[in-house]
Amino acid sequence: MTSETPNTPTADQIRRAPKVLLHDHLDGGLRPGTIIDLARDAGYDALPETDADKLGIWFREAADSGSLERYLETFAHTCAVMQTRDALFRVAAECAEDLAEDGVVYAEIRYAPEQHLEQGLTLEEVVEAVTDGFREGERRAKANGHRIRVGALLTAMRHAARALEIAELANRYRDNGVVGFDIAGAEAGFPPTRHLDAFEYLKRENNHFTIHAGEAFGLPSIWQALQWCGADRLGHGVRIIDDIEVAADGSVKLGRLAAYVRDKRIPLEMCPTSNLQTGAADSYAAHPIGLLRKLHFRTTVNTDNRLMSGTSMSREFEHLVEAFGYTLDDMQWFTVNAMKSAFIPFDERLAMINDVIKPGYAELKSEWLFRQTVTTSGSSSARG
Ligand SMILES: O=c1[nH]cnc2c1ncn2[C@H]1C[C@H](O)[C@@H](CO)O1
Ligand SMILES: [Zn+2]
Repeated sequence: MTSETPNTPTADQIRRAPKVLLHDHLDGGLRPGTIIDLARDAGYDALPETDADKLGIWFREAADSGSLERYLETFAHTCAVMQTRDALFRVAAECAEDLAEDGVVYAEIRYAPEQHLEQGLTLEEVVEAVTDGFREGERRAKANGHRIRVGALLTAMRHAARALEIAELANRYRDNGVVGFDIAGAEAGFPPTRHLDAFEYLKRENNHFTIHAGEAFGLPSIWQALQWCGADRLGHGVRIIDDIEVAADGSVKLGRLAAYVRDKRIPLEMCPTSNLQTGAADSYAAHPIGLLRKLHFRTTVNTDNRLMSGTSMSREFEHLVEAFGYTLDDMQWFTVNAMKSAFIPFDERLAMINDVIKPGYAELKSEWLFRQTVTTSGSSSARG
């Protein structure tokens, strides 16, 4: 027998495994080389580095400050080079290509249209450029043998006052590439209830939204997002851990809010590396995702900002496999959770689960069984 844990995925299997991404910012996932090209085209001379490798390192280090506010300052550079149709199209196409290359089969990518108006684009032109870019990226991925579907979430910035306008925009483009709405930006001092009109509007329209909550601020933020605003999902939501008590004997007691989140199957869009950088968690092993998965919260794994966190879906899973000993079964569980929580229609989610995710994992698990058989028969013939 080998000492291999059943179904422990190799790095290559993690990459090939079908993955679903619900929380990833378009302006947080650019290729460093693309930022440099776009800055040159735009005459933007404030980049801190002009070499792609060094620029990638700069973003990771600058975002590694332990504070969400400092983390967010780095987006000034990416947004600065995403102000034309061509730039938005290129960034969106490359985003879809990069995710597909990493084994992501379904992604909801968010961005704030209001941050891309500096050179005269209208909100509509921004949305159309990004959507066209996603379609192009899907086509290129297909030509390279990968299958991916990308939907957009339109984000409103919580410190600004355009949430209703952006919610209306999301509703207008709903059958045209946009699958939902979000609010993002600094959390402390900017409660989601500031944007209640936007959420109420979306509810009247039977539309979907997620809210960044419980990242830099605790339970009150999660409670407002759910019980005042009616969020369908929580962006991060890590601080729900503050409402869970684990006694010395290992018994667990959920507070009212944590119980509500679990009972109602509220999806938690967890982003481990991002949380380490902003100080929302101390290490992968200490990240609340371990306990939340054990307690069967509707937990999902996400990247948040691949550039600032130097990460990918595969890397997030590699960290979790190392920290918690997760198997292919755990990966499948997170992936099915994410697909169930997506904002596309139920029948389409089900088709992705049955036709893409389950067969993908079955194939990977059969590789593991095959390895076991070969190893076992090899060792028994040696004995025999
Ligand atoms: O993790 C985050 N929390 C709050 N806001 C965030 C996070 N990551 C990115 N953002 C902000 C900065 C981006 O410019 C904006 C839209 O994608 O969303
Ligand atoms: Zn985020």
